[in-house]
Amino acid sequence: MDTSNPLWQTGWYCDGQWRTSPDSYEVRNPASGEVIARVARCGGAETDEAIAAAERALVSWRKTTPKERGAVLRRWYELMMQHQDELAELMVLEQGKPLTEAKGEVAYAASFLEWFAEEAKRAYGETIPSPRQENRLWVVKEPVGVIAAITPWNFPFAMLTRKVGPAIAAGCTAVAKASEETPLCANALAVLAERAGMPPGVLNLVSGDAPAIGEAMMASPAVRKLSFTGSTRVGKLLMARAADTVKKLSLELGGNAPFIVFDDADLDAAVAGALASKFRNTGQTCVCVNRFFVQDGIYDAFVSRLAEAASAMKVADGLTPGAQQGPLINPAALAKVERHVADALAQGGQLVCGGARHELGGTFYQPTVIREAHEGMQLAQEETFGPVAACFRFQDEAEAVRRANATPFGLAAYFYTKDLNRVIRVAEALESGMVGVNEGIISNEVSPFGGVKESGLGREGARIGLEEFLETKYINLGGLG
Ligand SMILES: NC(=O)c1ccc[n+]([C@@H]2O[C@H](COP(=O)([O-])OP(=O)(O)OC[C@H]3O[C@@H](n4cnc5c(N)ncnc54)[C@H](O)[C@@H]3O)[C@@H](O)[C@H]2O)c1
Ligand SMILES: O=C[C@H](O)CS(=O)(=O)O
Repeated sequence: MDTSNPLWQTGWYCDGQWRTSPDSYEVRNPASGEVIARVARCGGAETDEAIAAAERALVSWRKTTPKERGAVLRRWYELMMQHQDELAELMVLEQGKPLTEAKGEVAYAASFLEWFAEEAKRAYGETIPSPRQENRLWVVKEPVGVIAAITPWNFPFAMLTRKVGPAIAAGCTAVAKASEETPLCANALAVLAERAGMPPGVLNLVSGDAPAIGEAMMASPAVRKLSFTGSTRVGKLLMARAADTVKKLSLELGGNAPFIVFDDADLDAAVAGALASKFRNTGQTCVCVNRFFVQDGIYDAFVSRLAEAASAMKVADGLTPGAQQGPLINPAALAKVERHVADALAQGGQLVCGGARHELGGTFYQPTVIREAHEGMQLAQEETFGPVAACFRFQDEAEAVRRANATPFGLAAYFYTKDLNRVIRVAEALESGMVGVNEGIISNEVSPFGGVKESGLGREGARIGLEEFLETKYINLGGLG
């Protein structure tokens, strides 16, 4: 690790200062297993300090104008893009994704700052025609206050900017906890935020003892909102704890995306979309396909083409030129993938390609395609979060939609067809917050990202993403002559 680079900070960030801690934890390169840094391990005490700093900063930050806040976010965006290459390299070392994907994520993460630098100016209120002549009624939007943000490891820049961008645009201040797998990426963002003119205390970063940090965030009445991205399991824990102080919630949770291929689909487009959606970040995204439903008439052709494309992908360390699949984040992730594959094959699934650890060793796994999958398999009910494409057969549209909807999740769904009437029918029938039609990559900063059922609450990005950090205040002025 290039410790001379000021972007590489191993402390925790509070009130505009980089702080050390008596305790620290290891951050490892998932491709090699090597320790790349030891990072300050925070707990409840550090979190309470960070919350107090955010409270102090809120007093002045909420009084700034949207234009002033937007200018800081715009500079932060520009600095991210100026440092795109070194931020991407940091991400590859810490999270493992291929360099091309990492560069893409830096731009994607920065786009939320660019977007909310503008949206900051559009927190519009309204006037209401009064039913009484002596009164005037109006509505204003105000910042929620101090917010807590907790983010996962798989998109260490984008999941953070997708939260703190709108929060800071709205006039809130934030205490953010990155995943203990990827704290260095979050710290690098704070370095650039400071250079962009972010005042002390507006953004504070802690990481380390996740349960203790979470408890301090949830217990504090000063924290008026939690924005969490991660597993449904942890999201439910935090949702319950938020009840004590009635915190607002945004929850971006787990998925189990169906990908339906109808007989009339454009096969080339469906295979390309399947590859992009399934194997992005080595299958470690919340919107990755988890279940391929393929109509009988196109099943053999689709499975064969998908396996051919998956087998051809280059598995390598993310810094290797041409790398297309990196390592899984840690040994536990590898174990889950192996468990899902073993269970599927034991229950009648047939291996078409992959199905074993990659010769590179460590947490590298072969891109895998399994045919004749069915709903009795673990990979049908759980999010595999790895490079495994399970292909299920179906006969007709109603069956495909019923089976696609038959999980507790509803984050993303995809389907391929040329039939326009079917596009409307199926898009409206799928229980999902987001639907890709003849498209496998649907995420961007201008569209509302989020799920239904146990995939979450609220939306991120888009116009609506700012609303998540605003309160609505109604004012009634009476006694007018
Ligand atoms: N919907 C989305 O936008 C989205 C995006 C990315 C990932 N995810 C989901 O996240 C999961 C993978 O990420 P992960 O492994 O980091 O998830 P995770 O739930 O294990 O961890 C997410 C975050 O929560 C923290 N955490 C864990 N236990 C905690 C506790 N008791 N109190 C406070 N914080 C706690 C972790 O340290 C991490 O920062 C997958 O299920 C994926 O689908 C969803
Ligand atoms: O994994 C979750 C991310 O939200 C994926 S995306 O890049 O936003 O699609």
